[in-house]
Amino acid sequence: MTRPQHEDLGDVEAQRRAADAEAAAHVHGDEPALSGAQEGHGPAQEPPELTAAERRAAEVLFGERLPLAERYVEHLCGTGIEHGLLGPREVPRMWSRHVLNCAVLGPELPAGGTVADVGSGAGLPGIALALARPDVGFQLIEPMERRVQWMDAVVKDLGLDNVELIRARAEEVTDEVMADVVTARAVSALKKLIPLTVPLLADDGELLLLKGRSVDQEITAARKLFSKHRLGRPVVEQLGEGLLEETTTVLRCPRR
Ligand SMILES: C[S@@+](CC[C@H](N)C(=O)[O-])C[C@H]1O[C@@H](n2cnc3c(N)ncnc32)[C@H](O)[C@@H]1O
Repeated sequence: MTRPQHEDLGDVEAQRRAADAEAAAHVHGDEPALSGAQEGHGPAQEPPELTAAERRAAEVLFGERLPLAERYVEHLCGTGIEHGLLGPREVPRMWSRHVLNCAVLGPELPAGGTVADVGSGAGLPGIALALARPDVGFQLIEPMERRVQWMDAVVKDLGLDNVELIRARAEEVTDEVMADVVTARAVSALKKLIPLTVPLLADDGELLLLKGRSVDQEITAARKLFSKHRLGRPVVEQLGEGLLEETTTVLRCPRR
């Protein structure tokens, strides 16, 4: 289901470019940016072959839904690149850096719970997690129309009935979204991300934010916001050790 919040998103494109640039730096430090905004559109490409190690991880994380995850990667490398949702340089690392790196959050989600993913972009981590955890309901919140349209087509093609797409900024849906877990990847630094995500969290909910190498500096810069927003002590975890080539840094923070 797609719910348009409004037709005119005004300066969202400019904001997205700024958020993309800032966010990419926060996810992968000084490594290449994630989005098409920095790298440009490119022709559709064939998905990369899974290495043996990636296949083992994908089997653990997606189980019998691995063929659907493979189809998602086809979409990402095909129309995802064509439409500039991710840059062409991401294709060789689509599994390792993007899909597996996000899906590793799957086992952390509460059984039968709800997740709001803020700034899903091309469905990362929202669609990857919805594939890994069919028992969990996902609301993917994304203001950019073309990104929502792309995700809508992909969600329909994959037959994901546990995903609702919401075309809006997170701050516009605080009255209608209340999730057990709020996720976000590459949306902005913690100082801006906390006020965006906490209002979507249930009283006993938890933030699970995918972060990069600068997470400790971000925590320091945002230290006053944890008590202001009734959050507990933030904990930084590395997920996927022994499973993924590159572990995923997650900032976990419960509501108190
Ligand atoms: C760098 S992209 C990251 C996309 C995806 N999460 C990923 O990791 O590939 C940042 C995304 O956040 C979205 N965004 C920016 N501000 C937002 C807000 N206030 N609420 C919801 N989404 C927002 C942008 O439209 C964009 O799709």
